[in-house]
Amino acid sequence: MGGTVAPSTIGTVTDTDPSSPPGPGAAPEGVTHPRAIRSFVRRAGRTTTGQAKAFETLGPAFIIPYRAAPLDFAAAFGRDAPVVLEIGFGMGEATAHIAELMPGTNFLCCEVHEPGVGALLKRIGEKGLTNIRIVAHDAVEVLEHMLPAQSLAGAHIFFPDPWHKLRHHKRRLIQPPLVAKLASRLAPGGYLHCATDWQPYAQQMLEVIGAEPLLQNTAAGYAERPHYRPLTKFENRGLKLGHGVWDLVFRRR
Ligand SMILES: C[S@@+](CC[C@H](N)C(=O)[O-])C[C@H]1O[C@@H](n2cnc3c(N)ncnc32)[C@H](O)[C@@H]1O
Repeated sequence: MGGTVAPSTIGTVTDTDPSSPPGPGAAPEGVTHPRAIRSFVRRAGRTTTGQAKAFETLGPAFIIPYRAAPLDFAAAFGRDAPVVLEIGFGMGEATAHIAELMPGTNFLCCEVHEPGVGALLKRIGEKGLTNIRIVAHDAVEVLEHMLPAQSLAGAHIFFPDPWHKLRHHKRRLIQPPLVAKLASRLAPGGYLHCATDWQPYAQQMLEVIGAEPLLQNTAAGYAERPHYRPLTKFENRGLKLGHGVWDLVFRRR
């Protein structure tokens, strides 16, 4: 695999950063053009031999190419079952664990980091999973163009990039337009589960998701970690250092 990831705006947020160099067709001086803000940067990372092999052998069956058209879930998964979306699965450790735990659910998983896609494919092979499909593309565009309204049983966003610096906060995934879009894709009773280890982002999540009229908090504030979300290596290390982790679980009304 080696496709490039097309940019998108996060909801309706636009960037008018004056430090960005003018490209072809740039606006005249003094006029700002909306520019895509992405919630990710392309990280360098080497795809291992095992991951490359997984791309070759499992990629064709498990990777769904991005298309700006509604996805036929039953055709994509080869069966009719509730679909849970995951945004940003990283190396797929939690994804594979949950998919194994919940064989009756289909997991549609988005990630733009190529070695991560390879790593999840490898886990799919090792565990013999059949209920995962991967879209190696910006989840914001997938949400916008591939997912029909009220089509999802749930959505997982675990440890989204916290974008610590104030000037980068606009890159955070959890912002009102994205949350509204996500809520519109959940079926009534469907859930949104987020987790983060960055407290200021947890507070932002609580405020932003709490203000979305279609969603209702299942807890009085933060939730207990649901049993299906495993403690990953990364999280365990943080917890041992005394860092906190916050889960949020909301349900569509
Ligand atoms: C901090 S990592 C967390 C990974 C994983 N969920 C975990 O718990 O270890 C965030 C991941 O989200 C991915 N990501 C960020 N924005 C994304 C987007 N718009 N679409 C798809 N993946 C995205 C990044 O590439 C990165 O791998």
